[in-house]
Amino acid sequence: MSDNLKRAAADRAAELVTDGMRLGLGTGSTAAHFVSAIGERVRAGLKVVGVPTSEATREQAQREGIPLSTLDETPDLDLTVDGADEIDDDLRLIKGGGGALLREKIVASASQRMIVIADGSKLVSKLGRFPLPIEVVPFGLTATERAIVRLLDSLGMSGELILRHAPDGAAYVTDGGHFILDAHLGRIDKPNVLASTLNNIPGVVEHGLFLGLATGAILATGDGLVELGQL
Ligand SMILES: O=C[C@H](O)[C@H](O)[C@H](O)COP(=O)(O)O
Repeated sequence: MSDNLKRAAADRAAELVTDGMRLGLGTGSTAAHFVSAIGERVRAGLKVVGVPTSEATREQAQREGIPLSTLDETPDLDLTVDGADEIDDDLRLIKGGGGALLREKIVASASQRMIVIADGSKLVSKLGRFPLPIEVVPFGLTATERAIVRLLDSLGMSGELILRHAPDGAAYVTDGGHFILDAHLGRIDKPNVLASTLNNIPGVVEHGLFLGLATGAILATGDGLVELGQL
């Protein structure tokens, strides 16, 4: 059921794509449906170029035959379509459950429009039940972790910080060679304050709060598609 919903949202997003577009290709199980829908259209003659947000998406897009570029060759993108772990009514997001937050944020920031595709269960009234991924440099991990805890304390927030692990038990390493600390916060009352102050901590590379980046969303529910913002 959930997979059908993801596909429905992805198919609607694929309808927004026209010839000549420079596309940011998101990461995750929902974005994979979009990449597959674009692959079908490319094989039918659509002319686009894609910038993938992860090595996994690059490999999928290559298999699909989608012409690829980089942000160095193509620094301005027309549209990025990506999934999310949480989205609120103001199109604020938590992303990074799949570890791709850093490239996803860079690509979304280089795009005129970012459309989120998700099943309706991702819509929340308040962000934070999904653990916030914080990407950190391996050097100085414990010191960085302590600085994050001090920051959370100063903001009146608490919650466990858990180093993400890969299935083989080793620390999970992102495409950029960093670690991820998942912050189990429960609720985030002031996402803007948390986002900007986290970015001030040396050792923090990026975090999964995407604020002011998504311009629209397509949420697939059992009762049909719900569209937020501008498509
Ligand atoms: O790092 C991963 C990305 O932010 C994903 O877009 C996000 O985790 C949602 O993934 P999914 O569509 O698999 O729920």
